[in-house]
Amino acid sequence: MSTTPEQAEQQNTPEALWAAETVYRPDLFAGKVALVSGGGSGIGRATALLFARLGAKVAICGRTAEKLDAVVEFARARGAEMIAVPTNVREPEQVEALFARIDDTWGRLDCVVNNAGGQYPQQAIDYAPKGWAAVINNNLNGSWYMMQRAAQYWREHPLPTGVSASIVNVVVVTERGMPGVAHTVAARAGIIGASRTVAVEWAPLGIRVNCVAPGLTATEGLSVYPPEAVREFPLANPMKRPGTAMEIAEGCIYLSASSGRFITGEVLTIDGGGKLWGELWTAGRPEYYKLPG
Ligand SMILES: CCCCC/C=C/C(=O)SCCNC(=O)CCNC(=O)[C@H](O)C(C)(C)COP(=O)(O)OP(=O)(O)OC[C@H]1O[C@@H](n2cnc3c(N)ncnc32)[C@H](O)[C@@H]1OP(=O)(O)O
Ligand SMILES: NC(=O)C1=CN([C@@H]2O[C@H](COP(=O)(O)OP(=O)(O)OC[C@H]3O[C@@H](n4cnc5c(N)ncnc54)[C@H](OP(=O)(O)O)[C@@H]3O)[C@@H](O)[C@H]2O)C=CC1
Repeated sequence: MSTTPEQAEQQNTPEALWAAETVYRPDLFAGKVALVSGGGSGIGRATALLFARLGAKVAICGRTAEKLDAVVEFARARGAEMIAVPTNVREPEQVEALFARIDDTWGRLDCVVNNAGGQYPQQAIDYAPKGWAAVINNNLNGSWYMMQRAAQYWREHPLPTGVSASIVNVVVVTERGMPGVAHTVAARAGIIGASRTVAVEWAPLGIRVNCVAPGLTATEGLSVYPPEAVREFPLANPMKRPGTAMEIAEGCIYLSASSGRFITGEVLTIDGGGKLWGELWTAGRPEYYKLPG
């Protein structure tokens, strides 16, 4: 199936996401509770809405209450049970309050998708210490606080025997590096390493820990990239198209649901083959790498 960048963008509205075809059955998460960070937009919103369509009760968090409220209003109008909890994942005490709110509301948690994150494009040689720290704080520390608090929650509130808890961390493809966003690649490589390690440490608690690494995906998050980079983005993989938020969401669901019950410590790359072929110049293509003609 081919998808133009314009089509991919059109598929990133709540209405399109709610109507989108999915391979999953509607009651897959009946009785279960999911938490999705960064659920007010893009991949997080697509994942939260898919969890809701599949019967889960869903908590979404992010820093901007208005974005979260719009998603909750949309989902509730379609019969879903969803709450918004404005949270900056970089602040451990706000993460603590988020988990307390979920426990007060539903007294249960099954799945966490740690999707909140972001960075800015710049040549690494010019990063200011404050910028490096902001991106590490957002993507390494923030995801870590969420993972650790979730594990503590499940240690205090074990799920029934035979039911595993799931953490999915949305990262970036780290195998080839990614010019212009070395800070985020460093942070996400840290999360992948931590995930592989705690997948072993937390297996006795019945917790599975995996990562999803999207390739270039058409979401509102792309607005921070320079136009010359955005022009080349759709050509960055052998399929020569961007991914859609729904395609990444379905990967998150695969790992979160019983389909993932024997999978832990893994990275699921959803990038149209981009880690094998394609160039992703997030801060624009430097002169040295310009192609002749
Ligand atoms: C992985 C790449 C694949 C290509 C496609 C990927 C797409 C996506 O991942 S889209 C998804 C996500 N959305 C975003 O990335 C947008 C969100 N980004 C951000 O919010 C910022 O980048 C942030 C993480 C740095 C925000 O943190 P915050 O603490 O709010 O940061 P400040 O704005 O206060 O800035 C702190 C510091 O950072 C440096 N800095 C920030 N922006 C830039 C910039 N555009 N260019 C250069 N430096 C920047 C700077 O040092 C800032 O300090 P001050 O100069 O004192 O403001
Ligand atoms: N789109 C792409 O091509 C790719 C995306 N990714 C990753 O996928 C994830 C989702 O990105 P995408 O949907 O594309 O872009 P968005 O910018 O739409 O999503 C990022 C979400 O994270 C939230 N967020 C950011 N920082 C924080 C924070 N400190 N605390 C709580 N919430 C936060 C934002 O909300 P708010 O600002 O209101 O807090 C926003 O809703 C990100 O981690 C991104 O880096 C990875 C590879 C490629």
